[in-house]
Amino acid sequence: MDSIFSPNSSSISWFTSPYLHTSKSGISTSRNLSSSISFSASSSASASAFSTIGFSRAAMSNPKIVNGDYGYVLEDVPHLTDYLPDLPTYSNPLQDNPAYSVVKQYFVHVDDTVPQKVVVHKDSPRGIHFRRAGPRQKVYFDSDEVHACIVTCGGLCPGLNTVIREIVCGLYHMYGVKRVLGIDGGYRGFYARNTISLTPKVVNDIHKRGGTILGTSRGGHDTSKIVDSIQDRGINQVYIIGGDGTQKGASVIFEEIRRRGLKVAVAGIPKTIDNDIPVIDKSFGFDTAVEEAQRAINAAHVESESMENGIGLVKLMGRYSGFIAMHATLASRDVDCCLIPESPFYLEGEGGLFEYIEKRLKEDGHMVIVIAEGAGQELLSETMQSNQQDASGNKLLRDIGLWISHRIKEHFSKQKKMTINLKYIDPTYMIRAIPSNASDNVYCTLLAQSAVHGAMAGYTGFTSGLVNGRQTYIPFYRITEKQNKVVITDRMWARLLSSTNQPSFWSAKDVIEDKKEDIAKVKKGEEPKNQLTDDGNCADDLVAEKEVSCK
Ligand SMILES: Nc1ncnc2c1ncn2[C@@H]1O[C@H](COP(=O)(O)OP(=O)(O)O)[C@@H](O)[C@H]1O
Ligand SMILES: O=P(O)(O)OC[C@H]1O[C@](O)(COP(=O)(O)O)[C@@H](O)[C@@H]1O
Ligand SMILES: [Mg+2]
Repeated sequence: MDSIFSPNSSSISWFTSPYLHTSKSGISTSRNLSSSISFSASSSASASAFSTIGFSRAAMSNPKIVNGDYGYVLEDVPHLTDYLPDLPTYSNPLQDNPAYSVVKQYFVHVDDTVPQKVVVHKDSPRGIHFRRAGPRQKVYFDSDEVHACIVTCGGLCPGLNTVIREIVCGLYHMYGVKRVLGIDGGYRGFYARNTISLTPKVVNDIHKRGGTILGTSRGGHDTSKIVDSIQDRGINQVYIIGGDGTQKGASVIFEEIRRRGLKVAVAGIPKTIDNDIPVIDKSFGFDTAVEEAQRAINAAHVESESMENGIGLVKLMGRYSGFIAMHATLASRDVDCCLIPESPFYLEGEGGLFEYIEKRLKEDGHMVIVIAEGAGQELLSETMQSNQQDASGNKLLRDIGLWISHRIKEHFSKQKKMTINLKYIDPTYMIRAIPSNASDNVYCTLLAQSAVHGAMAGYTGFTSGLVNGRQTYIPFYRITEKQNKVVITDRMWARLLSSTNQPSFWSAKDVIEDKKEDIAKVKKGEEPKNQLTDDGNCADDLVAEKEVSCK
C-alpha cells in the first residue's frame, strides 16, 4: 500500500488540444473505416436526428458520428489519436500468444460494427451502430509503459470482483502488463485513500466473494483532484466500474484528460443492480440478483400458503426502474401482483389494489405481492415523502413496503373486518451482496476483457457493453443520457400482466393518451415518458415518428 495523497499540481501546465473532428478525425476515421463510409464532422443531419430523441446537447458536444449508405450511422468512440495524432503503434502481443495466435480472425476487423436495433422492416434505414469490441492488430501502448488503475463506485452488485479480477488477469496474461493499481473506496479514493497493487495472485480467488475488494462509495467526485492524481501517479489506463452516476463521472474525467492532452485511456464498465443503464442488453449481476430474489419470493409463498388469507409481500430493489421486480416475478410464477415505479397504481375503489387482493384471497386463500422500492412513492402523503438525497444526489426513498403493509392490514381489519395474515419480507441488500452466478461470471469476463482490448487499442471515453449479444464500445454520452425503464406499453410488461393476472391499473384509453403524449413530446424534441422499449429500441409508434423527423 502506498499513500495516495496527491498535491494539486497547479505548477504543471498541460498542452491542451481542442478536440476537432473536422480535419484530424477525418483522417483517423478513414484509418478505421472503409472509404464507402463518410465521416460527418458536425453532421447537421445527425445532430437533428439526435435532437428528436432527446439527447442532452451538453453531453454530446463532440459526438463522433460516421454516416454510411442506407441510413447507416456509427456512433463511434473517441480515440487517443483524435487529440494526440502522432502516437506510435505496436504489434499486439496476442499475435505471439499460443492461446490466440491459432485462432483465425481473432483480431476484430476495423470495420466491424454492431447494430443497436435488430428488428427491422425491409425498407428500414440501417440505423445506429456501435464499434465492435475486441483485440486489434495494432496497439497504442507498449506493455511496459502501461500503468493501469481500477476503481469501483456506487452501490454493490454481484460480479464486481470478477470484473476486477479479469481486468488484472487480462492485462497481465494477454498484454504482459505488470503495473495495475486498485483505488480504494470509489472516486474519493483517488485523492483521499490508499491504493493496492493488483496482481493475478492477489485477485486469484476474489470472484468467489461478494462486494468489491476495492471498496466503493457515493459522492466525492472531484474531477480535477482525480485527474491530478492520475497524472501525478503516471497512470495511463483508467478502468471505472459503476452505474449511471459513475459513468457520468467517468465522462467528465475523460473530458478533463483530453483537455490536458494526456495519453490516458478511460474505459467504463457498466454496473447496476437495477439494470437501468440504457443501450446495453442487461447489466452484469442482474441475473444473480433475480435468482437470489427467488428465495425471498419462495419464502413469501410458503408463508402465505400456510395461513388463512395469507399475504406474502416482498420488497425488491429498483429505485426508478422495476426490472428486478419484473424479472423476479416472471421467473417465479408464484407472484400474483408486481408493482413497479413505472406503473402507477391506486389502492382504493374499483380496479384498485385492495379490490384485487380481496378477489385473490377469496379465490385462492393466499397471495404473493412483489413491490419495487421505487413503486407507488407518489401515494405517500407529502409529509411522508423524502427530500433527502444520498452523497451522490440520488433521492432517498421511504420504505414503501412497510407503508403498504400497514395500509393493507388497516383496510382489511378496519373496513372489511376480514382477518388477513401479512408477512413482509425485505431482502434488499441480500440480493446484491452475493457473488455472481456462473453466467454473470462469464459476462463479467467478457466485459472486462473487452475494456482491456479497447484501452490497449487506444480507444478512450467509452463504456464496454453488450448490444444484441455482441461486445461493443459505446460512447459515454449514450450511457448517461437517460435511465433505462420498464416500458409498460411494451410486450414484456404485457407478458407479466398475463402471468400474474393482475389488473394493469391503467385503462386502454390511458395507454393511448400516454402514447399520444409521448409522440407529441418526441416531435417537440422533448424526452418522452416511455421512450425506450426494454430491448433498447423505441416503441414502434415512436420509431415511425422519429424516422420521419430524421429525414
Ligand atoms: N453527474 C455526475 N458527475 C460526476 N460524478 C458523478 C455524477 N453523478 C454521480 N457521480 C459520482 O459517481 C459515483 C457513483 O454514483 P452513484 O449515483 O452513487 O452510483 P452509480 O454509479 O451506481 O449510479 C459517486 O462517487 C458520485 O459522486
Ligand atoms: O443503500 P445504498 O447503498 O445507497 O443502495 C441502495 C440503492 O442502490 C440501488 O441498488 C441502485 O444502486 P446504483 O445506483 O449503485 O446502481 C438501488 O436500487 C437502491 O435504492
Ligand atoms: Mg445509479
